[in-house]
Amino acid sequence: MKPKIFIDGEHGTTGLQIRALLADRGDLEIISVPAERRKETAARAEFLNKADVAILCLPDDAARESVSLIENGTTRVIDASTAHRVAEGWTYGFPEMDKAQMLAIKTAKRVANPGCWPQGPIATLRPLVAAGLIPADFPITINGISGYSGGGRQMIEDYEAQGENAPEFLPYGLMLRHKHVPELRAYAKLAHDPIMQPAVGNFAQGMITVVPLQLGALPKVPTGAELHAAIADHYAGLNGGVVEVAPLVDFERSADIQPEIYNGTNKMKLYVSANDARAQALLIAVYDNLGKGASGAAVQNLDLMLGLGR
Ligand SMILES: NC(=O)C1=CN([C@@H]2O[C@H](COP(=O)(O)OP(=O)(O)OC[C@H]3O[C@@H](n4cnc5c(N)ncnc54)[C@H](OP(=O)(O)O)[C@@H]3O)[C@@H](O)[C@H]2O)C=CC1
Ligand SMILES: CC(=O)N[C@@H](CCC(=O)OP(=O)(O)O)C(=O)O
Repeated sequence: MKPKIFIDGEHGTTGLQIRALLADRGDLEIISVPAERRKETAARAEFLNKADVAILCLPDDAARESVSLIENGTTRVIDASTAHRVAEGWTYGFPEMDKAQMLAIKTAKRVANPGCWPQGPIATLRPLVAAGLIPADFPITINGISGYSGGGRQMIEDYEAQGENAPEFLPYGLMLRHKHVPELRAYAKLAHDPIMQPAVGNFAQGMITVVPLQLGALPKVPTGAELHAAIADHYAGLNGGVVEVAPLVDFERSADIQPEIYNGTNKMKLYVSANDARAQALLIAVYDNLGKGASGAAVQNLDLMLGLGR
């Protein structure tokens, strides 16, 4: 029998993309609540309990409600919202974090899909902390830019209504309470909250994260080559090519380091650039906020949970 997959919130930005990614999957049975009943609790409860895997593409409160509606002890869940990313009993759905994480996702009943912003910084920082090149208590700042689809349907409508008048570059998170800080701290293995300083641009999709490092503050200053080697070693043979590590940067700029380059894919590319004489480095990640950042990651986790991915 084909596994039954229910996407709760299938008409939203992430839900629609997951539907599209699963459209040709003859190995799965997609079950859907009739559109006019999609917000009825009873209808959602029925489908949540009928599913082998429920993928929640909902605001946080609705995602919590969906989980509470599952009574059968068998439905497995992938939650795309922020509700459960550092919650007990949930497995963080970033398979490339380490080998153990990939195995944990395969058998997990509850998987919390990562936020789009945390994935890039975790991908670069975690191997450096694990290798002891960056101490856990090192002060970390995360900069970056995301397409406006990161803000879901409301932000998409706002940007598209403004057209050319929409801001090209809009820094946000200015009150320093971005919702991704807890998962960033937990899974990058940091002792303190990083500063999260995002921006949104006047393009639909795609993102870049940048972590600048003032290495001169460290008692033992790692070189750019050492940082690069630790990150490259971590991903070598780990992930079937989802995360790629570029050679140590030797250019001022590149047309490859722009946010939209991996749109429509589940790929993430990591770059390390450094000036050893100045003891400074940048850790850069380029990916699609709706791909590896949301729907691509959800489908990758679904495949792992169903034993269809490596
Ligand atoms: N966009 C992105 O880049 C990313 C988003 N996420 C997360 O994924 C989740 C979904 O986000 P996104 O797709 O962007 O959001 P959207 O606003 O585009 O979609 C949310 C969907 O949920 C539906 N919905 C809202 N409340 C309920 C309810 N009580 N019962 C049933 N359906 C409901 C909405 O229906 P209606 O429109 O009819 O109100 C809509 O279809 C969020 O938690 C978000 O944080 C995660 C990573 C990246
Ligand atoms: C551009 C934009 O607004 N992006 C969203 C994050 C998108 C994302 O990762 O979603 P989650 O809500 O699932 O964490 C933000 O920064 O809040």
